[in-house]
Amino acid sequence: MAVSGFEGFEKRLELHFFGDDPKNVGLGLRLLDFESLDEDVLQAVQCTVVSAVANHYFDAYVLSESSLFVYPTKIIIKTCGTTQLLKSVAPLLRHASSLGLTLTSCRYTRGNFIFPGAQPFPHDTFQNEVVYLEDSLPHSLCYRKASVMPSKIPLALVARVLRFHRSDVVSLQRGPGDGKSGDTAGKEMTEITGIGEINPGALICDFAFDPCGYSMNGIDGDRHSTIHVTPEDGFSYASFECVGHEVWTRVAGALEPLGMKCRSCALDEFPAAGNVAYQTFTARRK
Ligand SMILES: C[S@@+](CC[C@H](N)C(=O)[O-])C[C@H]1O[C@@H](n2cnc3c(N)ncnc32)[C@H](O)[C@@H]1O
Repeated sequence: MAVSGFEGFEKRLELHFFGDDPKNVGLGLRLLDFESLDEDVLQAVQCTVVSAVANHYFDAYVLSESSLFVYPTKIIIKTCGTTQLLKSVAPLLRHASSLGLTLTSCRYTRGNFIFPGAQPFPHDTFQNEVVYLEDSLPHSLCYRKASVMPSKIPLALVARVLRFHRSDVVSLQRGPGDGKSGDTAGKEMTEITGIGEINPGALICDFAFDPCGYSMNGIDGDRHSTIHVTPEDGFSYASFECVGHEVWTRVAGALEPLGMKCRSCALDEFPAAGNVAYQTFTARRK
């Protein structure tokens, strides 16, 4: 058995659909009932919902291992640890089909695992992930690409994503037996860290794990943002993802004064889907 800590680096899956009649899609994937989502999709992945929030445009769930966003024709699911994210593809496609929705694109990405030996099939090797994903997708998806990016991030994604590692991530530890709920402790951390000020217009759903670990989703109109922190010494990890250039610039700009330096930047292009920008920040060498 591999000696490992918690794998903070998320696997990320993004699925896009269109309806038989796009004008009538309406709530689309949001019509998927919670029981189906929980029992068919999240159980296959091996995670659960710990908190949720929604607005006119989409539903956002904080998961025991990261986040899930359900838009009418798009699903984004990020999971970390030893979750089996690719096992969600088949049940998601089945449910989407029952709602009259057809898959138009699928993007799966992940970074290099800190503890690769701890990952179960199909995440045990990059090759197995590619084959498993290929087998789960309909043959009608004609353009396929699996690539290793120069920054050593094996697959690429479309979204503005920032990931930063540091050995001394601000300790988001809870006091032993503090008696607070995960929601209450999460709210306090959102305030103490200033995360709530990144986008004051966003509605935030946050959760603090016991004894440590922090997750939040922000929803602002049709745009999501999400932050996850694994503060344990030796395998600390934090990630930030948002849609929209303004918020991204503000957060990236706040990292250098904190002692973080941008170590790598990678760009990948997806025909008909846009560009992916990746920046990796690590603690500045002393
Ligand atoms: C906040 S979650 C999400 C991690 C995320 N992907 C990241 O970027 O760091 C992981 C953190 O919560 C802690 N944790 C505590 N209880 C947990 C649970 N039941 N499931 C998952 N993580 C838990 C882990 O030890 C870790 O510090």
